[in-house]
Amino acid sequence: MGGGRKRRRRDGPDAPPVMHPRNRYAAAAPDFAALASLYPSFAPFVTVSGGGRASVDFTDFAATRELTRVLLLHDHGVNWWIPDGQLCPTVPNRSNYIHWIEDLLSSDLIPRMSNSSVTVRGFDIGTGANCIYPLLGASLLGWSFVGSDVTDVALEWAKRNVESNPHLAGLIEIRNANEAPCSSKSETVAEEAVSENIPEPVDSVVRAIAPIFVGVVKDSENFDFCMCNPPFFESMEEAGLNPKTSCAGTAEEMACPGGEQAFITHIIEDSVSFKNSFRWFTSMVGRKANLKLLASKVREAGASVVKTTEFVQGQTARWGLAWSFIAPRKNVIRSSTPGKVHHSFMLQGLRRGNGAFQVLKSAETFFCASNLSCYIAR
Ligand SMILES: C[S@@+](CC[C@H](N)C(=O)[O-])C[C@H]1O[C@@H](n2cnc3c(N)ncnc32)[C@H](O)[C@@H]1O
Repeated sequence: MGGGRKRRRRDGPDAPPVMHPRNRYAAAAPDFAALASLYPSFAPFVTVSGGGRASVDFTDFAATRELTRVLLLHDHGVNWWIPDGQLCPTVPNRSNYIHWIEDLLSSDLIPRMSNSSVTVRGFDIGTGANCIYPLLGASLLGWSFVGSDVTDVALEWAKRNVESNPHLAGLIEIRNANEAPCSSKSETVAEEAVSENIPEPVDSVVRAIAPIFVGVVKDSENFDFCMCNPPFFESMEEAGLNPKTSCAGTAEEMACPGGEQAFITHIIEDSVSFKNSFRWFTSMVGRKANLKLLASKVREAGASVVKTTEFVQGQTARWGLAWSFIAPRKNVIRSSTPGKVHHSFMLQGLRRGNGAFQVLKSAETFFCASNLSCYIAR
């Protein structure tokens, strides 16, 4: 993010992936100077260089939190706050995951569930005190959510953030995953973690094996998708708190025994029992090596469709993993004229500033979502 400058085109041969084209910050970064003039509480955190460039110190938690607060308010009409030290989300980054799910839901790859409601229903595993995904999904797209968490502070503040937004409150429910009965499957994972001598850097193994879906998802409940920004690390030392940013985050938010691999494996294992309750299972993944490994686990678990993507997260790469147990549709693109095949598609939501590479990426996303192979060689 950088004070209101147009994002540089990144469509050269070695161009990194770009923000999702529908991300409202894809074409131009937030204008810090304009926001500072509108929101006096944000102004002290903005410095303007001799060249007139406005910037924010991302190593300052208070500055990062205030930026998130004003972006949610100004661009999304959302009232929001978190206590000191809790994980502070960056709005542009979190929006990419929401838009990727939107792509998955709108693709014809797998049919809708017969009993799905008109309003899209999502389940956010570990919604955090910031409750960012339900707030973004509800305000941007009118989706409804169940957000789960296990810590008192996350549950209390997620509820506060929902209640501060009466226009969204009917769409978001917060559930305590710790109140759910522990499944025997969860206990097995715990025992394995102990027997494999996985270090216990935070509280205890018990916290890490709190149920994901068992006892949290109600009988006969259905969701279009689940999403998760898991605790990525095995310890706070490993988290190493990037010195260039200060998104903070407590041990409960950032770490669990076995790290993201153990946490997402838990989701994969639970997804088998809940295969009929979700159209898409998804999770963010912090390490590329884990993405490959987890995608294999998903296939071993019997998923019929597996999708991956890369998210642009400032200087940090993150990946998305999605899977489903619903049988994919055959022949997604059909010809209306016998004997003649039309492969046509329409790209919507492109902005004037989108570069050629972004347009090609959108086409690639379309083809991949339709189970057709497409690869942009770089
Ligand atoms: C990295 S934080 C993500 C917070 C927020 N979703 C975000 O993107 O900023 C992970 C969250 O998962 C929660 N958590 C850990 N185990 C959980 C479980 N079994 N069920 C639900 N939430 C859990 C933690 O308390 C923490 O709030």
